[in-house]
Amino acid sequence: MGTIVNDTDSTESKSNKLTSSNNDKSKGIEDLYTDKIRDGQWFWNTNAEQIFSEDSTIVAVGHASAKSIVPLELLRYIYLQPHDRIYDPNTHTISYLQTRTYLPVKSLPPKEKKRILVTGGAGFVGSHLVDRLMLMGHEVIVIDNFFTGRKNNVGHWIGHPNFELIRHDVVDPFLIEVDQIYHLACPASPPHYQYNPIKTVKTSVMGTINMLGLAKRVKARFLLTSTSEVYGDPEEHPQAETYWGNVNPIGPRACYDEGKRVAETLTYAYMNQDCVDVRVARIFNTFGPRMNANDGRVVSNFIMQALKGEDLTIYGDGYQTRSFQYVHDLVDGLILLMNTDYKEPINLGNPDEYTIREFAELIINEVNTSSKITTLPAPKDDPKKRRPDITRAEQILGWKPRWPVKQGIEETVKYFQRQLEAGLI
Ligand SMILES: O=c1ccn([C@@H]2O[C@H](COP(=O)(O)OP(=O)(O)O[C@H]3OC[C@@H](O)[C@H](O)[C@H]3O)[C@@H](O)[C@H]2O)c(=O)[nH]1
Repeated sequence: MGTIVNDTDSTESKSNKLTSSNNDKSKGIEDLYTDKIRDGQWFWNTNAEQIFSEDSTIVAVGHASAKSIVPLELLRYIYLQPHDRIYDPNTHTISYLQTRTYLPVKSLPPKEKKRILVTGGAGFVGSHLVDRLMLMGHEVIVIDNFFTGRKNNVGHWIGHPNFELIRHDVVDPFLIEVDQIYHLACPASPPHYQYNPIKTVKTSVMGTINMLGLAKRVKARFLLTSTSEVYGDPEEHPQAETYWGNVNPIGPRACYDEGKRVAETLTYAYMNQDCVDVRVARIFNTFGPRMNANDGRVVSNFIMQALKGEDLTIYGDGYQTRSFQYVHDLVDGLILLMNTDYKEPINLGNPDEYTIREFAELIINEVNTSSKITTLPAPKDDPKKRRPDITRAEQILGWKPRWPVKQGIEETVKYFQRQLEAGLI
């Protein structure tokens, strides 16, 4: 029989009670999993004070005002411990375990329990949002065409009474009765969105029309996930929501950045013309577990190269800047935004700005590898700097990033290590 992928890492944070208590090696991971539930170790409450432990370690994510607080352990258990599969390195096979036990979700009174549609819910950001909405006790319907999303990202919820997964492309209309729509569907990594630019434009434009049409018809609240790419190669720094951007309409990035700009235009047209209740988040560079190892973005590229001992590929001189936010912060912001009355766009990003060269060095240190740095030509229209002005998010949502980049990177490295060990990448 193969090895059970288990958590025995001694560097796990002190707060990681669940994984550190998993030292009964004779038990299958399924047994441990059900034991935790039986022993009541999954209990949590929604006190804001519980976000940080006494030594300032982050032990929970979310905001009390949006009732979105869940212990980090619960989320970690999902993405750092692939409890549903056993990899056998001798035969290179994976056995998927059938388990009828799910992580406990909040029991909400009917009037608080929402039916929530997440387009692109099997993707990197979408699946983290789905985890949180599920744990909060809502009914969640995911639609995804699995172009960049993966069934595995939400596999742990399949069969749960509050969850539905539907293979569907938002380019085609979709009808369903829901209260809220988080519209995330669109490839977001430059190599992916440039792979089929016509399809990317169609996804942004027709997909957004379809979802706004649905929101209008069923009177659902609609949240568009837009992007920092609407600012293009910015001439204003940092970028505030009032900045109109500097975008090349016929360049290689246009399919994505112009696509998202039209998606914003459509969103406000439906608001003004048809009274659709809208929210718009402009998301800056985001990273975390469940990024595709081969998605081509800098964080996954650098971590994978470092883990394999390969040279890290810097495009251009490496003095272009980006500001990286950890995915849990973003999910906090999206849920807060959905649940406020504010309709103008809001930047969600971490203002902690790095040159790509500095970032490469940070990854080399974190992974502790002998990898070196190599340079490749810069992609056309690559923005030279990017940093969010998050004053609006702070004032309107009471939101600002909590995760230091380094801490998020530690967790993401661990995730990719586990994926490698499990033969999944
Ligand atoms: O291996 C690599 C990959 C990327 N890079 C550079 O690292 C920087 C960041 O590149 P990424 O591909 O991660 O992301 P970009 O900032 O270009 O685009 C992103 O912007 C915000 C989001 O909406 C999207 O996720 C994505 O389009 C760029 O300057 C890029 O040229 C490298 O130096 N080496």
